Amino acid sequence: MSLQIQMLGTGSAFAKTFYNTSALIRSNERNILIDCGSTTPRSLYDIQLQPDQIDGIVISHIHADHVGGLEEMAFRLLYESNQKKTKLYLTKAIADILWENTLKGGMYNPEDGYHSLEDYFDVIVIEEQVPVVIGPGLTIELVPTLHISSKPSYSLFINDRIFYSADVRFSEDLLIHEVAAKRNCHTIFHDCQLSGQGFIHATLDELLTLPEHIQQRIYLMHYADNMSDFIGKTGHMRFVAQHEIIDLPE
Ligand SMILES: O=c1ccn([C@@H]2O[C@@H]3COP(=O)(O)O[C@H]3[C@H]2O)c(=O)[nH]1
Ligand SMILES: [Zn+2]
Ligand SMILES: [Zn+2]
Repeated sequence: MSLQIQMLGTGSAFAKTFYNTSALIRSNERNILIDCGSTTPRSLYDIQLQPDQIDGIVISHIHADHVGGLEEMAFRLLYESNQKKTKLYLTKAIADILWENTLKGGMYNPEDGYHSLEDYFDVIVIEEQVPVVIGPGLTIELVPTLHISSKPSYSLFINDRIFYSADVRFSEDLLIHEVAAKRNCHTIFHDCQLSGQGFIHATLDELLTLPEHIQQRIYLMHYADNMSDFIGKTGHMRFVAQHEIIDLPE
């Protein structure tokens, strides 16, 4: 049994030298994506993975840097891969808005029978805060976290011991009490706004207030193009690199 996470992109929404933050979980021959932003299909192309080699996509929230590549993935599966559908794992709150507010504009095609998310994806609605088995040795749990106050947004626990923040405001309570103390996560992937005030993302300055034993578990992602200016200034945390593969215990 094996578990690897490869970052398909590590950039912030507006980064131009890094792809949108997205992760590929490789677990026992399965390829699961966490988010699929506008630049994710290009990143998959770089590592020679085709859409029909992706077994499922988990969605954290509906900003374009997290879902903007779904239309391309679905159309390529439909028109280049013999109508294969990939699994789409999301909560009801996300399913309700992903089609109506984001995908419908480009994908609604009633003449050919395409009316809904289910016409393009094998939609698997999962409950918040309930771990779901999505492959041998792989469970995902979506927990609601605060990003934009009016929009549903989720962080993930992978096999209970790996935390993937997606986009989230800094929360000492979440990181110290839930992620570190209660779940004892050995690995944390956290978004990181390098400068300015963190209205909707965790800032580097906020993350630097965490105790050393938590910082040591943190890989920083979702960073801006000037990331290299901050190398050596991240305390006990480190930047995860684009396309870097991290081997993890299950
Ligand atoms: O209330 C808002 C909404 C959006 N934004 C910007 O748009 C980006 C959308 O993707 P993101 O969530 O990775 O990052 C966001 C920010 O850069 C913002 O600063 N404040
Ligand atoms: Zn984002
Ligand atoms: Zn966002």
